Amino acid sequence: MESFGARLHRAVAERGPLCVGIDPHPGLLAGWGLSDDVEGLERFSRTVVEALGDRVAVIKPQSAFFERFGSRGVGVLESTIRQLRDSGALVLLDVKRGDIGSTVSAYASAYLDPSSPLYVDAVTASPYLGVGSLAPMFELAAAHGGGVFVLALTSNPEGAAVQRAVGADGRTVAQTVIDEISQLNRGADPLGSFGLVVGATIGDTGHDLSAVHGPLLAPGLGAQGATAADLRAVFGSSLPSVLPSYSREVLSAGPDVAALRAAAERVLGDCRAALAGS
Ligand SMILES: O=c1ccn([C@@H]2O[C@H](COP(=O)(O)O)[C@@H](O)[C@H]2O)c(=O)[nH]1
Repeated sequence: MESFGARLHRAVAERGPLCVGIDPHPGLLAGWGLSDDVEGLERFSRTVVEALGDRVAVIKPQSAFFERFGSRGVGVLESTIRQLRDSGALVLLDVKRGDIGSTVSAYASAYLDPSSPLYVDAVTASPYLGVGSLAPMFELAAAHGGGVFVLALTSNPEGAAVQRAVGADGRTVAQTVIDEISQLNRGADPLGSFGLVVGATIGDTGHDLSAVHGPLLAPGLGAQGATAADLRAVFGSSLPSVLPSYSREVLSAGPDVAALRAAAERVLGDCRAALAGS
């Protein structure tokens, strides 16, 4: 079976280094002339699939915006995931799950078991119960060609107090996460299936990403203030592994399908230029 890392490597080669999020904020629904209900959510998601599913490498639905409508919202998430997969995009579900290992097994079944209605190519995960507690996710992902992106240095300003705290061995919490994920990717070719989330907003923090050998998801671009030009300072020599991620910056161009495509093309151009010198 082809690994997630290999599938991602090919998708980026074919479609370009870009992840676009589906984040149906109430303000975006209103801006698109849609109602803030399940019908609006469904129309919004279908439009993003139609506009971008056949051309963007990775699409990242943000689970929270579907969950807020309860079971019917989760139903829309399920159908959106199916439509995205049919359109050829890799689906990264942003759910940031984490718990004790026995519960992580259930999360792994929910998202990374091909028989699940919420089965996706990859998920985001939180390491704050210990990276080792995520092992059931790593194992199921590896068994079925899936991926896991673990939070390391998030794009929000509040993250630094926890993530940059220094432990007894002199490493920051984030560096410990980075090093543990690097171990999981050892020997993978062409790219490991275990990624990290590193915000584009954080500047040069001095963390060593050189051994990760897996994808580096970079949210924080656009609406949170970072630009593609900021990626170099954050990632340095690891730029080739960066998967830039935009949500509101692209989504605010909707609901016109051509305008959404043009916005995605524009940010992809910015990212290609920023990553080109690497
Ligand atoms: O560090 C992180 C981790 C995840 N996110 C998520 O990415 C998108 C960003 O949306 P924008 O509209 O591009 O700001 C959103 O779903 C976040 O939950 C993040 O921003 N930072």
